[in-house]
Amino acid sequence: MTGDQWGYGKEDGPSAWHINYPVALGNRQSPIDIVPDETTLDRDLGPIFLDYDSCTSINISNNGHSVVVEFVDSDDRSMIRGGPLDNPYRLKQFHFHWGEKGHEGSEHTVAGLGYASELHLVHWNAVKYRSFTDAASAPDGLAVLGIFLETGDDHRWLHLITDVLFMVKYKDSVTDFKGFNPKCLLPNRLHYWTYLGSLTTPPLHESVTWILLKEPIVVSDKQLGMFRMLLFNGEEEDERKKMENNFRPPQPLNGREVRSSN
Ligand SMILES: COc1ccc(N[C@H](NS(N)(=O)=O)Oc2ccccc2)cc1OC
Ligand SMILES: [Zn+2]
Repeated sequence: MTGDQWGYGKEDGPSAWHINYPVALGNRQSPIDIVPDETTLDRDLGPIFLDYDSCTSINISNNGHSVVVEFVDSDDRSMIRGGPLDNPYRLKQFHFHWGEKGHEGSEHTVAGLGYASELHLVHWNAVKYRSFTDAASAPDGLAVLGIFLETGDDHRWLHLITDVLFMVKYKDSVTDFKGFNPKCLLPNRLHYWTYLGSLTTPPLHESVTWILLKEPIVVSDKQLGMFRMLLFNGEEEDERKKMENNFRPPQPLNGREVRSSN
């Protein structure tokens, strides 16, 4: 299995990733189940600040694993700082994980319960590292902001993304996506849990400071259903595989502390 030959199916899914990525069996893997009563309230944990400048989004693409919005990361216009972070981190991309109709689809769970979907905003430490690639394999290289999605009313801004999903139906399709400010996808309150973990997809690098917002955002079943029109496969492939259930199940906590902001 060279390169990107992992997936979420029976043969190439999370239970097989350790064959090509032995770190899958490491001691700081993600996602995890968050048990709120077992987290540590840390009064020294300050608020997080999200300074997202809308003119840094570039494109939206289907990478065969999820739908990804990429950002300019050659300057400090779109940053996350504060909270558990010692440096400001640059926004690189965001993507989603989701389930199949009416079932769970988030990666992290809370007291054993999953949400319908989970949004990940991936940032890297450009103060200490020269590139995303260098940062991605450093223990303090990445910061991923996780936001849970639950179903209910339409989300007033998510249509900006779902309206263009038809353009990136197939793996390796990409289209321009400029002027999008991910601030419109944040919930009202930024209270969070934080712990040290990993990327939840290969290469599964143990380089992520996870910051998970406690308050989910609300999207409609209809909007979430639009994500399921995406396909895992490329246009040239015969087999049509609906993109859904692209989430890794919770991994062993291995004694890690999960801290809670107030
Ligand atoms: C910019 O380069 C990368 C960025 C991110 C990740 N992995 C990321 N891990 S996660 N779920 O912990 O954020 O997962 C996906 C899942 C679907 C789409 C894109 C990312 C991997 C990257 O290069 C290998
Ligand atoms: Zn992710």
